[in-house]
Amino acid sequence: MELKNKRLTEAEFSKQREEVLTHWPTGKDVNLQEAVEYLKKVPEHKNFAAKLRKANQEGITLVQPRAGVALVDEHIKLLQYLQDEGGADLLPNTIDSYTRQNRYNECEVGIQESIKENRSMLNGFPVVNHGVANCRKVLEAVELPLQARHGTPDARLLTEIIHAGGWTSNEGGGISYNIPYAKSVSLEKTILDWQYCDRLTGMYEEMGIEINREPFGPLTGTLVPPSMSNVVAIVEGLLAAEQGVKNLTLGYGQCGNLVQDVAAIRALVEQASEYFKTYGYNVELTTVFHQWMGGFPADESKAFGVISWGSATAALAGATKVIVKTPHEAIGIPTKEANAQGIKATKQTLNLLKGQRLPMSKELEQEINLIKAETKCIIDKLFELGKGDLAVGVVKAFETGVMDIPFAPSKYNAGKILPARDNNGAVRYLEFGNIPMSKEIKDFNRQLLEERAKTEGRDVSFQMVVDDIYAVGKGTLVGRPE
Ligand SMILES: CC[C@H]1O[C@@H](n2cnc3c(N)ncnc32)[C@H](O)[C@@H]1O
Repeated sequence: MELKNKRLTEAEFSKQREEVLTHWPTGKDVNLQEAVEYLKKVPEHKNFAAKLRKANQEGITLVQPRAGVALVDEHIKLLQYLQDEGGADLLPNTIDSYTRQNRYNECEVGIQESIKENRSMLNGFPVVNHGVANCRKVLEAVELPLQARHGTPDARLLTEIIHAGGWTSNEGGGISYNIPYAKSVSLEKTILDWQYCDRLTGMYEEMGIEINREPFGPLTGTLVPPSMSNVVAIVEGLLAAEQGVKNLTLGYGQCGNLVQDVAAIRALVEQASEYFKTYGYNVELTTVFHQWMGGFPADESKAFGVISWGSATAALAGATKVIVKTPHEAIGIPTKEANAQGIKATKQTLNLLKGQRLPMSKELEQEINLIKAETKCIIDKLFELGKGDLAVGVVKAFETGVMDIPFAPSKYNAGKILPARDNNGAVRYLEFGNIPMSKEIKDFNRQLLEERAKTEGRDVSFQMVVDDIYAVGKGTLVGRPE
């Protein structure tokens, strides 16, 4: 199918759908009309879009963990624990790595092994293998809205099953679930596949069912400059809106400097709203702030320091939702107790800061304007490369390095960009590669890095990047020379 940023026709969608539903036997249980009838009976307090809307209106920040295990009953117990003991406001279903690669046969093996070993032998919930009825079983066992959180380049069957199963939010996108998650899946393919997922979402909307979509904000979670992250969020939002998505949560991964992180969220909302208005999309916009996605300290008390700082920043930024880390982050998948601890520490901090926002200042305004200007440089180029077509522009932008995500595994990513922190810990561009920024912006980024170099008595160098990558795990924000 030719790549274009155009709403899929019914014929184009149905033709694909016939084949998608055969990718695994559980696809045959998906019946759109029956699913709509089921979804109409899902109470409002379990609809993801409705809960986000209420939080946005009340100006509160909702708390959501990540969580997923192999077997249905164990997964239900886990989610009930995070709901009742942790106090989560929204619940995830973190999907396992095999499902993310459409390797459903290996999921079957993992499910059988988990039964045999009486513990989860998969690193998430194998939703395609479990199918629609089990998704509904999970939804009916909790009192909160459910979302699928994953990293799936081809999420077409997954999306069919989760929504028929009553889950009313789906994370991901054709860029954000490819470049940071896959090595050699073409961007053209994943943008086409996610147009399918977004078209299905749009069809549910047209049948009266609200479904929330959330592009994956943090990307590689490793010193991603806010403007590059905002470009991906805005572009995936625009691509989704073209397919009929009406309820969008755009996201961002904490970098660590308070003014920059608050500015990133403010710039994201303002600039995304401007683009949706310009292109005539009437979408409801909320934001999600991901607590630090980089290396964590192994010491659990120190980990709580990082978690609380992310919570405070989310509150002061006025984010609609915050994604929680746990004191087991440095080790791996958390126990349910550690996961609940992360939620409780987050909620405590949010409650202490309830109603507070970082006030406008010269520094905050300057950072908002800088992020918007950098973002505009890149998006303008996208439309130029695509000769007006955003989808084509994205593919060409990665081919030419106009879009470039630091430390991404994808062979379609140029990898010429290099980020490093300035003297206050804000993430700046050390190397721009082929990213089209104005001379003024390039000079300003360089000047800020030179200020750090002067303070540290060393040259601006790749060593700063390395030091910054290890810094938070070692207890600081800026990787100062030892
Ligand atoms: C995006 C990466 C984040 O997702 C977390 N994660 C991945 N799989 C699971 C899982 N199955 N349960 C809880 N947390 C998980 C991981 O610890 C890391 O914080």
